[in-house]
Amino acid sequence: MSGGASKNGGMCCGGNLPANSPTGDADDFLLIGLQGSGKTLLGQRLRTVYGRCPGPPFRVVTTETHGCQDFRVPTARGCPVRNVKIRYSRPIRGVVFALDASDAAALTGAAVELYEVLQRPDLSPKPVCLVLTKADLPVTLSRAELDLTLGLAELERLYPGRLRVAELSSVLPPEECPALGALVDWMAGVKARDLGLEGRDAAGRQKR
Ligand SMILES: Nc1nc2c(ncn2[C@@H]2O[C@H](COP(=O)(O)OP(=O)(O)OP(=O)(O)O)[C@@H](O)[C@H]2O)c(=O)[nH]1
Ligand SMILES: [Mg+2]
Repeated sequence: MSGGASKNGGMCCGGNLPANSPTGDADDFLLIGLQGSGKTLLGQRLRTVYGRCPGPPFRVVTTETHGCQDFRVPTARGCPVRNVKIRYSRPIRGVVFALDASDAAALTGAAVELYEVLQRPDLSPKPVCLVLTKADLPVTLSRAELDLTLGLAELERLYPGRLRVAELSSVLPPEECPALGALVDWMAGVKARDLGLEGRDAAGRQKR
């Protein structure tokens, strides 16, 4: 990865955005995670889910293509782990952090990145959804194992109302993975709150 800037300031994930995507200067969500954690596939799935909604436009941005620097650092096992350092110049409303729950060897590196994201002053107090990806795989760690390894209960206690944890699969169709729709709802809610539109439905109408 070169770390070069893209034409729109850094980190948009591409030109195939649905018609209801925003075109302004602000991105809504930063989609971040270690290499191979499932960012691209999750981004595609999110687009198919929210692209069918009448309402809330938001843009999923991903760090793996433009606008960030990465450093390869050796782990104790000698494997290169991508350590993404965000250089993000556009305002965002929230963060979606993808973590491959089937890759036990990458958990420590992912936890370090997650902790860093939560502690970065420029991302604070942005809401963060930790998405445990690849839930469909038989080798995926159980939630209890992930809780223990990543200290999720402690993190949720440290960041009440800010950190949300979701487990999902991006290879299943949205109908078979309700967590995907729930993530879209969370994103819509984060955006609505950020825009001061709380209490309105996905299309911007006042809820009764
Ligand atoms: N079974 C399964 N495979 C997945 C899932 N999400 C991603 N994958 C697979 O995992 C691999 C990596 O997924 P990507 O979406 O390319 O991951 P990424 O984070 O964008 O990877 P980089 O851009 O290289 O950093 C691909 O082979 C995907 O098909 C999932 O939920 N379930
Ligand atoms: Mg990718």
